[in-house]
Amino acid sequence: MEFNKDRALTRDSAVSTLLQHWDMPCDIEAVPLAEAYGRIAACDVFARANAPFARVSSFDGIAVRSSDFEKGMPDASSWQRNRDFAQADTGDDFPDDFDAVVRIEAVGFNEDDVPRFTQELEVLPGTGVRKAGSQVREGELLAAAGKQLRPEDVALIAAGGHDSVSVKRRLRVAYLPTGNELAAIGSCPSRGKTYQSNGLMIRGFVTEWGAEFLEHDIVADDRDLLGRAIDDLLDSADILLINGGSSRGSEDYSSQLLEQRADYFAHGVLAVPGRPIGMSVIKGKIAINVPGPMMAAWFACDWLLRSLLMRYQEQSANERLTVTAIADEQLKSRPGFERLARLVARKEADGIHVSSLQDNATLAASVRRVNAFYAIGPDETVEPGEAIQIQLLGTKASSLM
Ligand SMILES: Nc1nc2c(c(=O)[nH]1)N[C@H]1C(S)=C(S)[C@@H](COP(=O)(O)OP(=O)(O)OC[C@H]3O[C@@H](n4cnc5c(N)ncnc54)[C@H](O)[C@@H]3O)O[C@H]1N2
Ligand code: MOO
Repeated sequence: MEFNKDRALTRDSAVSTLLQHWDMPCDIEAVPLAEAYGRIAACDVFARANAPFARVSSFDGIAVRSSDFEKGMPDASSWQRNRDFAQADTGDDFPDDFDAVVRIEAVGFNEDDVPRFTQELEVLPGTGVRKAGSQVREGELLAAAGKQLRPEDVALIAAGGHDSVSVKRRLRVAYLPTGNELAAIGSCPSRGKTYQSNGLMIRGFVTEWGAEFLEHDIVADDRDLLGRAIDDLLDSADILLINGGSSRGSEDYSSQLLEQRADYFAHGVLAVPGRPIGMSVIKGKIAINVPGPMMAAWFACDWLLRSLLMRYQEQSANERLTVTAIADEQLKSRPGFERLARLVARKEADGIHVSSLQDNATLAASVRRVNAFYAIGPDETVEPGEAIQIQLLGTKASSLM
């Protein structure tokens, strides 16, 4: 499909327009707690019971009657276990005859199991006792709706008496690779063939961003076959990604096929790489024609798919660390287009410096070395020595600071 700059959208307007037209699913499912990590709580979760259920000992020690200590340390030479005192280790319940706990460090026992206090202690009602509900109170909020559940949230929900939790259903993202030149990964390299490698990258992103990945076999550049695959996948998926065929090649049908079916359709974004992206909403579902070149696909995932999936999960898409860096070379965009720059950042004595890879750098060098991102605004020129705010891509912040 022909790129028409006058009709192309900015990245921000593309995201917001798609969000506006998308009939975002709101299904909920209950999952066992062991499967709840990273899921989004669908409703507020409240504690069903106190934890501890009844008061327990705060220490490893012995449970005693505080009344025996009213006049100072008692003579315990006639005390008997389970009559005058009882074992009460940390977190243990103990008989209701007792109302305080003395740490084991302050007690010695003779060979007849008779205790002797080795320290002066103040023992009042409740000393050494953790109250019922002191960890979790019945009815207390454990996780608010919309929260992405961390391991400690999952444990807390269990401590509050649940064994499952209601979460948002995972979005189903279908992936349809298309192109006569595409070959299955692992097949013999041969002339005219390109491995269908983008699928593995996109599968990784989709699962990392909390959705389910449904991969279709490679579909040849055939209008009917492609149309049928689009219709089938839109029946089962929430979001469809067609990879390839977004531009002007003689067999680039993907965007046309989306446009024919779409209630909303836009082709092209004012950003490179990835400008011939096709974006549509078909019967309330989002279908995106992701451009074929790997880095164009990387960016389409990064600025568009990630924003949609994060919005569904009520999370922010902007969690990357932003740092100030000095540009070592001129960074320029093409008039009217943002240039999405994958950069190499490194720490030097006077701060962090960034540069781009050479024009003839391979894809492999880009994947290996790039660790930062900067969107050079339309018509912006960053001069050598200028400070810019870069985003760090999955870099351990400590390695640059
Ligand atoms: N005459 C013009 N040519 C091109 C234009 C243009 O405006 N006029 N736009 C260029 C731009 S910009 C981009 S971006 C690409 C878009 O390409 P398509 O989306 O049409 O993708 P294909 O042509 O099918 O493939 C391009 C390239 O990517 C490889 N590819 C595709 N899918 C996969 C996959 N799943 N895994 C790995 N690699 C894949 C494919 O083999 C090709 O090498 O168009 C420019 N051309
Ligand atoms: O939009 Mo494309 O610049 O070749 O990736």
